[in-house]
Amino acid sequence: MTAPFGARLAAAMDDHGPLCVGIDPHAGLLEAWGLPDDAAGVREFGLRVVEAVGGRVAAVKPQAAFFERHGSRGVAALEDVIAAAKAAGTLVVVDAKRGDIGSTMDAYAEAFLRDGSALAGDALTVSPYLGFGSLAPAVDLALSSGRGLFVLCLTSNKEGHEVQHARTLTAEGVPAGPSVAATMAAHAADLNAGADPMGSIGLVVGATVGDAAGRTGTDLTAVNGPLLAPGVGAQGGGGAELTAVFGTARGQVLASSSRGVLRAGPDVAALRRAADEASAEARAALRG
Ligand SMILES: O=c1ccn([C@@H]2O[C@H](COP(=O)(O)O)[C@@H](O)[C@H]2O)c(=O)[nH]1
Repeated sequence: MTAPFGARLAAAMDDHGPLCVGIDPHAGLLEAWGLPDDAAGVREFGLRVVEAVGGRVAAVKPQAAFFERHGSRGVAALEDVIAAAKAAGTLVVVDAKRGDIGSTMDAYAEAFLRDGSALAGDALTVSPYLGFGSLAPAVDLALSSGRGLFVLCLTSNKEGHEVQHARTLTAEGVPAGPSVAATMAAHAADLNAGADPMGSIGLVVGATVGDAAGRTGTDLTAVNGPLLAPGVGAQGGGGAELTAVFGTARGQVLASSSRGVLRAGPDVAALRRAADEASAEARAALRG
């Protein structure tokens, strides 16, 4: 029986530091790395990142979009990258941001969270904007298979506030209830209640969101689950931003950087150095 994702991630962050390296084979990066912009190129790109950081960071996060853009062969390349990261002993967060009505969510869950599926990593990013309850098939399969979810809560992009900061309705139907972000965090907290050291239903909270958690009444510490923080590096997030965004919840944070590390490639040793530097900065900010 696989240990729960939350426990496995907590151990990986203790062992390797709180950094996740994103695997985002942008067309521009493929060109800079001297790789073709096709399925073989994204496969080689992903495998080189795994060679550089596998066993050295807590997790890697392949961004499914950059593989899917090359059709079925790109998806096969994603499967190979997931398998290589697992073989290297590194946790895999598949960043696919799936979300749909429950009956369709069931199929997404089968694809990304079922034992034996080559697309299943250790955790999946999901979008709750069809309602948190629509994610139930993914929650159920994640928890029963020792996997985890990262539910979009306060995303790193500047447009996120128009949905995530919006107020839900009070019992009287007035738009003055908890914010959407706080509601998502409360659902995650319910699912993680009592888990030790932390639960497996995490949130995505960008390193760039400043004081948004406070302004939206989102209690990140109470989530008792992992907080995936993209936006480190290329989007401007660094150690100071991580500390400011997460405050007392910083021990739960898995900081994530893609281009900030990937731009150091294609040389494997240079990638490794960039990841080590990002890891040291995240560790100082979140574990210091
Ligand atoms: O709020 C979010 C959620 C996900 N992402 C993803 O993380 C990486 C960021 O890449 P960088 O190169 O480090 O900017 C990318 O895959 C996004 O889709 C995010 O940025 N913000």
